[in-house]
Amino acid sequence: MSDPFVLETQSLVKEFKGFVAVDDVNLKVQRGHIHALIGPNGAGKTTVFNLLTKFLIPTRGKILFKGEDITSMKSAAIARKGVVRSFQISAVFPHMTALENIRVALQSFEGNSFRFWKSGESLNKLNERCMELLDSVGLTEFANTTTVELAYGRKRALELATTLAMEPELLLLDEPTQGMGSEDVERVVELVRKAAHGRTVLMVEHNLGVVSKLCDQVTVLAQGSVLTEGDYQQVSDDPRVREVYMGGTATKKQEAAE
Ligand SMILES: Nc1ncnc2c1ncn2[C@@H]1O[C@H](COP(=O)(O)OP(=O)(O)OP(=O)(O)O)[C@@H](O)[C@H]1O
Repeated sequence: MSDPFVLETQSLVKEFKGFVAVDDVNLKVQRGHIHALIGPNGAGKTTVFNLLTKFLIPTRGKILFKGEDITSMKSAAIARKGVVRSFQISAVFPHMTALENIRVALQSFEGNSFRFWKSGESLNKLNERCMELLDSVGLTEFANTTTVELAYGRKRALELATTLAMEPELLLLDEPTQGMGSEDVERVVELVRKAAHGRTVLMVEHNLGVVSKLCDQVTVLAQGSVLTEGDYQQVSDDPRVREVYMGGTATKKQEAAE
């Protein structure tokens, strides 16, 4: 039987000039799950994400994807393996249409295959795939709209579609509902649920309502370490989680380091 864990970190540590931002984190993300990484400000969530996508190099520890040690691989290499990050990093070109943005994403994913796409049949296939991706995020009717004219929530949906063009097996979502009103939040919840079909999602999310609706498993980080894990009900019932969310303890370690 294949390993149920798509992603695993082993004793992951990141220090910034002696300050321990990520402290011995052992994360296990199960195949097919939507897994949330939550915690108060400064808990280390973004740093963990940056380690996973190789924007940062770990001080110690290992990152495994489907059992393979990817700790020393570069971002592009792990994206080709199927670990792709979306949101927060704007991946869309504002003066292209939605369709053109998807086409660029597909062509860059296919690598150096511009010539391949030039044959009539391939171009049709490419356009079909673009429309499928736009449809999957509810943007069919905006195919020919310039991206800059799209409302914020729709821009985020387009970003997600450009990410899905890379056929991620593990989709990393960085605060997908950040800066959104409640209507857009509901739309993103549905989008993420749909995008999660047939793949695994790890997301950093501040909106606990979103986490409760979407996520199968929740890891709570505090002061760089895993405080607890479980389903939403389990972690939200944990008095230690309530304590760190109410404040007070999140900055102790940093104060001690200063
Ligand atoms: N490049 C850096 N240099 C020094 N310290 C850093 C750096 N990046 C992050 N930190 C520190 O590491 C800790 C964890 O930060 P991180 O951004 O990962 O937390 P977070 O849980 O994502 O917080 P937030 O919810 O506010 O985004 C913080 O105390 C932060 O100040």
